[in-house]
Order: sequence, then C-alpha cells, then structure tokens
Amino acid sequence: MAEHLKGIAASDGIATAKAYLLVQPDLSFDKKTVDDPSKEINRLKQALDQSNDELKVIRAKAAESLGEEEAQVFDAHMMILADPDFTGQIESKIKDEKVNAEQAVKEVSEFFIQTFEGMTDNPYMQERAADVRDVTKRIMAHLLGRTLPNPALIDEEVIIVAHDLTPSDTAQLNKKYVKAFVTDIGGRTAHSAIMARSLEIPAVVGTDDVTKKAKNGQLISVDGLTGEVVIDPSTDEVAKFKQAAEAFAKQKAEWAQLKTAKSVTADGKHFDVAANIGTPKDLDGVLANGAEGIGLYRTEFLYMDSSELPTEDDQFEAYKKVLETMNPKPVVVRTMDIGGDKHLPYLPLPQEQNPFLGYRAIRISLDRQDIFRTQLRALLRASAFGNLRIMFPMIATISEFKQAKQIFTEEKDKLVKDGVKVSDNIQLGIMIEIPAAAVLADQFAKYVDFFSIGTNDLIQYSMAADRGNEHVSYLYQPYNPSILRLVKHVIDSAHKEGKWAGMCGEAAGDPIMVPLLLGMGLDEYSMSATSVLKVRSLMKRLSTEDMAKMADVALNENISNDENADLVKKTTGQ
Ligand SMILES: C=C(OP(=O)(O)O)C(=O)O
Ligand SMILES: [Mg+2]
Repeated sequence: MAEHLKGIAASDGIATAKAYLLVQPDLSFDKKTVDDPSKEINRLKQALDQSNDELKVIRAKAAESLGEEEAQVFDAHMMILADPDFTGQIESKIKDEKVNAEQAVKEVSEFFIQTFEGMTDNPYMQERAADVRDVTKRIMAHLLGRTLPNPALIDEEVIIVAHDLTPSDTAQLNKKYVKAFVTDIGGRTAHSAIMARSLEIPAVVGTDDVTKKAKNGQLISVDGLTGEVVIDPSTDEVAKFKQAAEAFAKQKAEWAQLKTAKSVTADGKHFDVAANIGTPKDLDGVLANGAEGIGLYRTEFLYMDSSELPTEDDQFEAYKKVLETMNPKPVVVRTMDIGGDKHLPYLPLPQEQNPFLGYRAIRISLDRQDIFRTQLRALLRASAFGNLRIMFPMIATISEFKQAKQIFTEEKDKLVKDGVKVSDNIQLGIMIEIPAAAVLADQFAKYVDFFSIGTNDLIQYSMAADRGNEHVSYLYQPYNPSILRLVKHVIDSAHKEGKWAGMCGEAAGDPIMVPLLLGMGLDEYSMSATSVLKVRSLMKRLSTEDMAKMADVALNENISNDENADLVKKTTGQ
C-alpha cells in the first residue's frame, strides 16, 4: 500500500526511482570474555580482509564516478587496515585480556582517535582521527554481520533516503544516479538543500520519518516543488508524477528562452539577477542559466573540499577561474564562513552549546589572521582577472568591518609593493545577516561599498528559529512584516549613501518574495542558478510601481507572513 508523506520542498524537480537508504546500522554489542582467543583473532582477520576487499571496490568506483582526489580518502582507510601497529594492538588485546574482537577493536581505535585528536599542533594527524573512526565502523559492521551504506557504489538510478545529509555527504552524490533525495530532518535553507539546488537534484527535507517508512529498493516518488513523497506508489500515481515532471520540463524549456535576455520589469527597469555558487564546478549551471553575475561565492566549500588548509596558490587558481569565466560580469566572493553547520576536519572548533551563535565566519577570520590574510592575498592576486567584489560574512559591528578592511588594505599594499598586479577598484561589502547590522544599516552604509542581505541567517536570528529545524519551520517567515521592515531599512540606508543593496539568501529567488523586493527597490538578486530564469520570467510580468504599492501594504498594514503571501499571490496572479 502506498504511503504518503509531506515534507518541505527543498529543490525543484520530480523523480521516481528505487529508494537507497543512507542510514547507519546499529553497531552496538556487548563486551564478552572469550575462552578461545585464537577463534576471535580469526574473526578479526576475516573482518579486516572483508573490509579491505570492500574498500578496494569502493575506491575504484569512487575514482571513476567522483574523481581521483575524492577517492584518495579510501587509500588512507586501507593504510590503517594494513598498519601492523593498529591491528597488532587489537590482536594483543584479544590474547592478553581474553575479550571479544568487537571490544578489542573499540578500545584500540578509541586510543588511536584520542591520540590523533590530541595532536593540536598537527592538523594533518588530527584529521587521521576521522579516518580511524570510519575504518573502525567498517570493521565493526563486518564483525557484527551488518551492512554499511556505500553511496560511492551506487550504479543505478536511486532516490537517497536519509535522516539528514551533511554538506559533504551531498557533495558526494553522483547526479548521474541520484535522482532525488528525501530526509527526516532539515529545512529549505540548510546547506545540503542549497547544494541540492545547485546540483539540480530534486529534494524534499523534513518529512520526520521517511527513514522509518521506506525500505531499501522500494519504489518512491518525490516532488521537490510541492514537498510530496509517495512510498510504493500505485501505477496511477507513478503516471501522475511523470506527468508533473513533463509539465515542469516544459516550463523549464520556456524559461530557457530568456537565457540571454536582461532581467527587466514590465515598466522597463533593469535589475541584476545573479547566481550563488559553492565551487568553480558550479559555473556550468551559472552559464547555462544566463546569470548576470555571481552574487555569492561561498568560499568555505574550497576549504571543506580539501584535507588541509588550501594554499594561497590553490585558492588563487579557483578564484581566477571564476573571475575569468564571468568577466566582465561582477563576482562577489565571500570570505570563509566556517562554523555553524560547516566544519573543517583539520580546523577543530571548540565544542559549543550554540555553534550558530558561536565562533564562526568573520570571528574566526579576525582571530586566525594567518588564514584570513592568505585568503585575501589569493583574492587580491586574482582580482587582476575579472570584476571582483569581496564581502565579509556575519558582520555584527562596524569595528569588525573596519578591522577586516584594514587587514585587506595591508595585504593589498604589500602586494603592490612587491610589484604584483591587483585591481584598483575592488568593492568591499558585508553580508547583512545579523539583526544588529540590519538595524544599524544607516551607519554601516557610510563605510561599506554594498550590502548583501543573507536572509537565511537573518530570518533565523530575527525570529529565533533555527533554519534547519523542521519543528520551528513555521516560524521561519520571510514575509513577516518584521523581516520586510529590516530589509527595507537596509535597502533605503544603502541608497541614501549612494550604495547598492543585494540579497543572496534563498529568499532572493523566492517567487513570493521577489515582487516585494522589487517594490522595496532591491538592486541585486542572487540565488541558486536554477532559479535565475524563473525569476527573470516573473520580473517581466511585474511593474515596479504596482509592486511598491503592494510592498507598502505588506510593510505597514498587514500583520503576518501568511497575509503577505496571500497579498502577493493575489496581486501577481501566482
Ligand atoms: C546567504 C547566506 O549565507 P549562508 O546560507 O551561507 O549562511 C545567508 O545567511 O542568507
Ligand atoms: Mg549566512
């Protein structure tokens, strides 16, 4: 019998395929005393061999589908399996303490993990702790006769079903086979959802319990436009999803005709519709969708994709590629925004009660100036190859901006003195994603060249509602008059000082928000590349004068998010 679930529509597109459960098996066991240690040692050897055989296959597949670099992590895993120090200590423990193999593996791996994690002056060795943890899980699964999910081995069309996906899980999804994903938890602006949109993989998040309801191999239909999920759909339902997929493809073909057009409203006003990217790989999507620039390059993915801090040259190459490809269109590069839900294995952050309110983004950059200066130098060198703008994330105070600008100027002066060519008109701006900065935008506008409003965070901090928590997603209200007033104040403050204001949070590509933003005079709209043509087509139908009247009601008369959503729908016929 078909089972219907409703989640949060997180990435456009519709698909039906077999479910692939990316769920960690239960690897719990009891400690036991054994009479015959040699029998346990044989079990251990068998599990080590099985793990090694499995890793060889996974490595080969990963190299084929994801590339040599991504595959190398599995070499590190095989090296641990072959390390006589590691396996020898496990054998000795079984022999000397007469414990079962599971217990010996657990104790020895914990010892190695702790030792590596303690090497705080050696980030390379610290990262080995994660490898030991991964390998231990594999050995344990073989000892216990359980199966670990191996997404790198997927070689047929599937829909991934998971409790949650981390940004790095999402980065490993192979678009050729992964037709969609569905998760128990998460919100539309969680980074895995944002990445799904840039990969053009349909996604529904926050279904609550899809992992409990779907079984491996079962057929499953997913509608990333409505949030509908059907497990084991009937033939009629499969046909209905197919029809919806065809209608969506037709709609996309219509939008595609606007690829080389400018984004102009019905009354002839031009606005910049730009794209957000995470890596230079996303440029294909940007070009395919005819974006008028990059409004947000999230550089932290460069750091997350690497096993150590990327060098100045590595960064320079990535930034140069993006700037050259887009030239003369503007590229807004955001400096590293690590922390919150984005982690670096080689840069351990303190354990915090509230990581989203903690040590992150510009706070880390101003503290770890070695990292920040390297990034700024790479950016400055790349600035000679295109139209670079730099922005700083999570700015709360004017003093933070001044410090960041000072460091930027120092690095620029050093490069110029060394005869390195750098651009002389790099705009420096800030993300407006902390309410304090939004409220003080009139003051900030005197110092910065531009604002880019990060609604993903601005909404969560204003409403005190975690952007990734489906239990409070009802409070995540982009059209709430309180949010609209903050946005309006930011736009007006920028204009008063002759500066421009953009938006790079997901709201900038939201068809309900765009008419309100046009009415408030926002200059630049930056979104997932896949939303660019949809927004351009919407703008064509709207007049800024009508939208300004509507925005006035939304800001000053209406009192709720839903009232404003209804107002926009009615006024714009959506
Ligand atoms: C664009 C934003 O940044 P991120 O989603 O990377 O936090 C935002 O907060 O709106
Ligand atoms: Mg943010």
